[in-house]
Amino acid sequence: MNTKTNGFNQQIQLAWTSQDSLLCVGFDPDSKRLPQALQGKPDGIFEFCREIADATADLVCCFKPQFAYFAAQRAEAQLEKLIGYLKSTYPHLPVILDSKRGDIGSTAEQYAAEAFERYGADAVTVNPYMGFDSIEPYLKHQGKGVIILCRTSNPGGSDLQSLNVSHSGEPLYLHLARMAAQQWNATGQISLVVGATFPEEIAQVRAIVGEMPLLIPGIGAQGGDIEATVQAGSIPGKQGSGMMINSSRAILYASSGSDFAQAARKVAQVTRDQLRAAAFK
Ligand SMILES: O=C(O)c1cc(=O)[nH]c(=O)n1[C@@H]1O[C@H](COP(=O)(O)O)[C@@H](O)[C@H]1O
Repeated sequence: MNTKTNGFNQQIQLAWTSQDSLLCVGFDPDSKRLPQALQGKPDGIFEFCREIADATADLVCCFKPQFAYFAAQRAEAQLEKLIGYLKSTYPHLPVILDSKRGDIGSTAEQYAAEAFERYGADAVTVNPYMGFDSIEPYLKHQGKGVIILCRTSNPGGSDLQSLNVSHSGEPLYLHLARMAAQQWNATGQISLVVGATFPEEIAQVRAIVGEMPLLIPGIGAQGGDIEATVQAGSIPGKQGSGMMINSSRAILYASSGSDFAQAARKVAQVTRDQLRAAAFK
């Protein structure tokens, strides 16, 4: 693997150091759960996310807006505005666009342009089911991060990801981790998604991928164990390193009242501190 630092990889390493935080705050703005004063307001989704970002920016290593929550509400312009705001106000914090794209090369080129050129994201989540030629177009955007689903946090993730691959006998998610680390990552742009709800699997993936960054959703609303996650996902010999650990709903909807941003900050701070404490266990 080419270990030379690149855009996203370097940004996240710097953010881990300067912020001393493993926490990624996810923006999953559900219109039905916004505080009343923002519901139906023309820029209400943007305002909601901006206030949460301002209240938590000193506590996180990165932000992760979820594409579907914006698109379903015809709020792509607000997503664009949000990422623009985050990049100009917090240039030291990478922004991951979570759109879980995956398609043939020519279409993937358009999805890559969407994520990196239209929205200006630093990294994007990608579904690897269609293979390497569906991932290559993202890698052509030098320095941008490509975060591939490996062992997802949802219960049904095991339906396919845990099936044994016949020629190696290992489960598909480990086969994928090996391919991603050893064959696909010549440019050093790749990271993997592993769910906090499956710490044993996180540890198996970590053992294969060395120092590759891991995006780990599943704490908070999905109930993943913080301590077990940090133990499993850390780079060997560097406890509390190499992870972007995402929480969305538990932080966004800590309060449905006008104090939503302060309440989000409180939960984010407790979560950041629990992640820090787990690194010293
Ligand atoms: O790629 C992701 O971000 C992702 C992968 C995965 O395996 N599980 C998972 O929950 N996610 C995303 O992470 C976020 C989790 O949200 P909360 O469960 O509210 O913390 C959502 O935006 C999911 O779409």
